[in-house]
Amino acid sequence: MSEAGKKILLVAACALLDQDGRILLAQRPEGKSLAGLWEFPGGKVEQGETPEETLVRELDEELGIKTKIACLAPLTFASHTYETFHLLMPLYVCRRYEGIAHGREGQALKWVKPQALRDYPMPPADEPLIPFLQDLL
Ligand SMILES: Nc1nc2c([nH]c(=O)n2[C@@H]2O[C@H](COP(=O)(O)OP(=O)(O)OP(=O)(O)O)[C@@H](O)[C@H]2O)c(=O)[nH]1
Repeated sequence: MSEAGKKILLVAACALLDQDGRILLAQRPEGKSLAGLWEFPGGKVEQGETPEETLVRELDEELGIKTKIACLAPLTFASHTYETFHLLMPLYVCRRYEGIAHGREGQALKWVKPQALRDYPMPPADEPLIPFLQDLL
């Protein structure tokens, strides 16, 4: 068991990039934990899935974006203790995909320049990821 007996939750997240080097953020809807905060698309890695498979599935379900495992490049990861679990979240970068992102679950979306990421309040786990994206882009 991890710190204070908290379970480790594995979540895969993706920085989807457009041709201008902007990153897609999605706003967590009302009623969910951390509502109103801006996050990277992705979700929990389900039993029997690899993180890459999770992302290919989630990008389609959440955004209507089709991509392939080969188009997901690992960048860094978040490791953060929340009140009820410890989040371990690999962050991938995806530049090659088909389709135009739209919030299929009613969530607001925003394409954001790397230097403007700090203007969008994100979950605490995400804060340390920002410099990696700013350095990359
Ligand atoms: N997709 C995503 N999840 C994140 C990010 N940062 C972060 O702390 N998380 C956390 O990772 C978990 C992702 O769960 P999810 O997206 O599959 O599920 P959910 O919101 O329906 O779950 P929940 O309502 O039970 O929290 C949430 O607890 C969320 O707060 C991020 O940038 N992207």
